[in-house]
Amino acid sequence: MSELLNRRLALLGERANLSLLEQCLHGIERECLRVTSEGRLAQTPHPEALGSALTNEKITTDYSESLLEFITPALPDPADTLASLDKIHRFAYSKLGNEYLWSPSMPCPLPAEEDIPIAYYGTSNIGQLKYVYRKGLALRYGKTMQCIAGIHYNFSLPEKLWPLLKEAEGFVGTDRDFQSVSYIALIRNFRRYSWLLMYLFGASPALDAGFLRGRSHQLEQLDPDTLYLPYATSLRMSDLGYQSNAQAGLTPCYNDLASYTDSLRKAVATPYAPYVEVGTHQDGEWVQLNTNILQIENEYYSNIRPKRVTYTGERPIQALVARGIQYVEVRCLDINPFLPMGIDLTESRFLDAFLLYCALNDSPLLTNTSCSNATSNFLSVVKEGRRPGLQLQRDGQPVDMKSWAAELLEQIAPLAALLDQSHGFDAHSTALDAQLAKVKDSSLTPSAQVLAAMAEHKESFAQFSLRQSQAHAEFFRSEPLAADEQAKFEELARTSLAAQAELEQNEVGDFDVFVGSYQASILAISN
Ligand SMILES: Nc1ncnc2c1ncn2[C@@H]1O[C@H](COP(=O)(O)OP(=O)(O)OP(=O)(O)O)[C@@H](O)[C@H]1O
Ligand SMILES: N[C@@H](CCC(=O)O)C(=O)O
Ligand SMILES: N[C@@H](CS)C(=O)O
Repeated sequence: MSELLNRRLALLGERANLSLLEQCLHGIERECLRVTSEGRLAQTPHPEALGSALTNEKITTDYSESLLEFITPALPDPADTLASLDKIHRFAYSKLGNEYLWSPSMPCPLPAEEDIPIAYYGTSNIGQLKYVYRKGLALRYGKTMQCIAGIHYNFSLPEKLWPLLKEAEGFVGTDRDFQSVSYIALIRNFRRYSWLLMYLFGASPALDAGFLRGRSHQLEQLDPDTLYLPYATSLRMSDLGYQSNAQAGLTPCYNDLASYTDSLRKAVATPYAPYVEVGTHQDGEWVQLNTNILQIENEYYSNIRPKRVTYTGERPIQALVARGIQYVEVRCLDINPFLPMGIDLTESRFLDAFLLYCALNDSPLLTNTSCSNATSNFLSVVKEGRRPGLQLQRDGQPVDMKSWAAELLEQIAPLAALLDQSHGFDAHSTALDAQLAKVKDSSLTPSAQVLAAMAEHKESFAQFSLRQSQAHAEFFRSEPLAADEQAKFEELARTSLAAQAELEQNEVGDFDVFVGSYQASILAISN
């Protein structure tokens, strides 16, 4: 264990500081497709009873009109975060009629591209901008890939923790600088070690054959309707899923916030020839916001993002440059189709210990070798993480994946223990033990369990997923929300619809000018 980590553990373990680790914040975004009772993409509009996708802070849509996104507040106790997510699911199920929430990350059998509905946010300028952005994504990546659903785990340490470390370590700079430097260090370590999360929580070893739209691939045929890889953990995070070649060269430098925001700023301001050829308009209609490598910073599909809550109308880069990093968004987690919400408290407790390790451990700057090792290790584990004897690259040398995984869990154990000491229970150490069991026996991983369940029931990916979706629907519908909770969600839906209507009625200025000034806002940023 690094000297720095040792010192930090000792400092945070002091009685006066122990309560700090009860004040981490956790927010979860869970995406899921709405499907028909036959497990096909719902073609119905976003249910009005769920409110406005533009303004409802808890229930919105991601890429498609049929791709729901549930968002919890940021809470100190992940059990409360998950309880909040549970309530959103129960409310949603009370308004879905005979539709289901698709249980896994990889999509249900999809209609033709042109029949996948892009999410619609109304006629306000921001609503139209979100729609045109999605038209641009269709053009650049295809709508099919954009129907993949994920879990985004948002995490922060208490702001009071950073000055404590800063003083102890004699950092020269402001509290805000130290906080940003520390979160960027977390992200560098996350790049080094997040292959472990793919092994432990990856749950997309298979997909519906139609997903590839006839493209060439290296997958194997499991049955006439299912493609898979026998040792895959997360095809969603492979080059077939939520990655893209267009962004391959984009790996921004995570050595400091300024170079991170710089690389993103360049990407949203640099034309990309294939997109220039298409242009922003076809037959007088907007088809993409601009012809740059990224239309906006949201389009950079990284596994983790530094984040700062934005003010109304502010862009993510503006918020980061103006006020520094506030939390991280872990974006690489698959939805576990065996879990009604796709994630559970055991996973959350382990993620906290893992992220704390990434935050507090020594985090040298990433060299070219460590960068390419991180990328190749991640892709090896998503495609064949359960292969016996799999070797990864560490500091340019081969290392047995299982041995490295066990070593990492051993190094994370003191962080789990410190979190337990702070909370007064052993849930983090118990969660870590459950991960060690998966390292010892890969049949315990969710990706292995998906393939085992399909084999046991002799079912395709789609049949397995629909069965799980039906089971989760039953789980949520069997215990509807209490009347007062239901009423709160219905009120939220109503006020969100009214807020959207007001936005539209009070809209000023035309859309073209709005897009122009949105784009220009990037050029005005100086680090
Ligand atoms: N300080 C924080 N620490 C941890 N989580 C936070 C913090 N602040 C906000 N969050 C969480 O981050 C998530 C933000 O999700 P939201 O979809 O609202 O914003 P976004 O991810 O920036 O938007 P988009 O999905 O359009 O990119 C929420 O779950 C919220 O609870
Ligand atoms: N649907 C994507 C995320 C979409 C987005 O960028 O928010 C996922 O699978 O994680
Ligand atoms: N959420 C995804 C799809 S719209 C993005 O922002 O790019």
